[in-house]
Amino acid sequence: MSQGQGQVLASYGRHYLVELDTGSTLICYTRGKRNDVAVGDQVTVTVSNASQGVIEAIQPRASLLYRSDAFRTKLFAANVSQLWIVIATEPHFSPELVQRAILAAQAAAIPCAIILNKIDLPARLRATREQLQEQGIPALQIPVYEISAHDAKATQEHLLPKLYGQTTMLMGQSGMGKSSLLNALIPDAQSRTQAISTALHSGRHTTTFTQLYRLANFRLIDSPGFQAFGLAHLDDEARLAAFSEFHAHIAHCRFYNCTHHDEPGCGVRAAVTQGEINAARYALYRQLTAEYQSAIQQRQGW
Ligand SMILES: Nc1nc2c(ncn2[C@@H]2O[C@H](COP(=O)(O)OP(=O)(O)OP(=O)(O)O)[C@@H](O)[C@H]2O)c(=O)[nH]1
Ligand SMILES: [Zn+2]
Repeated sequence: MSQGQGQVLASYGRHYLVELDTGSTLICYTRGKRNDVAVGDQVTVTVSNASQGVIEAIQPRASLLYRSDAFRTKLFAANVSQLWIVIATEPHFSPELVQRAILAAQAAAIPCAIILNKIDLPARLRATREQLQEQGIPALQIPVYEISAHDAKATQEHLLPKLYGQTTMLMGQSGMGKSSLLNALIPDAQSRTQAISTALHSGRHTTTFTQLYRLANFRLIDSPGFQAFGLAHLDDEARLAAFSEFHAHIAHCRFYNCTHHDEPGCGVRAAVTQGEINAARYALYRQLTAEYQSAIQQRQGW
């Protein structure tokens, strides 16, 4: 048995598909109950035979993107260098899910961008742009790239240069056109997915697992759609750090330990009133504080 280094390309249950630096791929398992391996992880593997191995160690991660509720943490991916959140002119997207994804990225120090798809359907283009404004997203210095994934050539010209040298994670609700975008950027994506699906014995042909595509100039991680995006891991400090637009206003809070909820003389609330901080973002800040406190109580069995 020999050891090798590789990267986790996909996970399904407790099976991991690892591509070794030599180019071969192995189905790997972990020892014991270990389940903290994420797609994108660089790992040390003991090669059991030509097709199987055991993950022995995870190399230090440059970043880790995850969500959590009171009891569970769900790893999205490791070593992501940018997050692309895919939305569309139609159907409607959830602004709250988008905001939560942005916060998860900010908490993990990962830059993000919005991909606004289906601009060939112009009926709702203006309304969608306005919605992003209302959510304060351009003011956060988050770029919005407008595309039509059905126009593969234009999409490639616009987006490929932004992928080079990066490990990009695509996230988006069902129906936004994430699969179409993936196919525009990686023309053989479907056959790659099929191969991985077969290797993992998942028995399914749809994208139900997170998957990393390694290309010559970039890496792309596709994740399944999701309904909920808990951020129970954001404690008071991490939550405040993620709402970076609050920082300049905190100096104006009367109390040094202001939580920016109901204290008098709060600089953050004053900025919300004056329209300098986006009201939707501030409402989410309050909601996440409540969710964090509720998660603590749930864990204590209250
Ligand atoms: N008009 C238009 N339709 C698009 C575009 N991109 C995707 N669609 C359509 O939107 C629908 C959803 O696209 P998918 O690529 O399957 O979207 P998805 O986000 O992967 O959705 P799920 O497969 O449900 O997770 C399909 O009917 C696509 O043909 C686009 O640029 N323009
Ligand atoms: Zn305050």
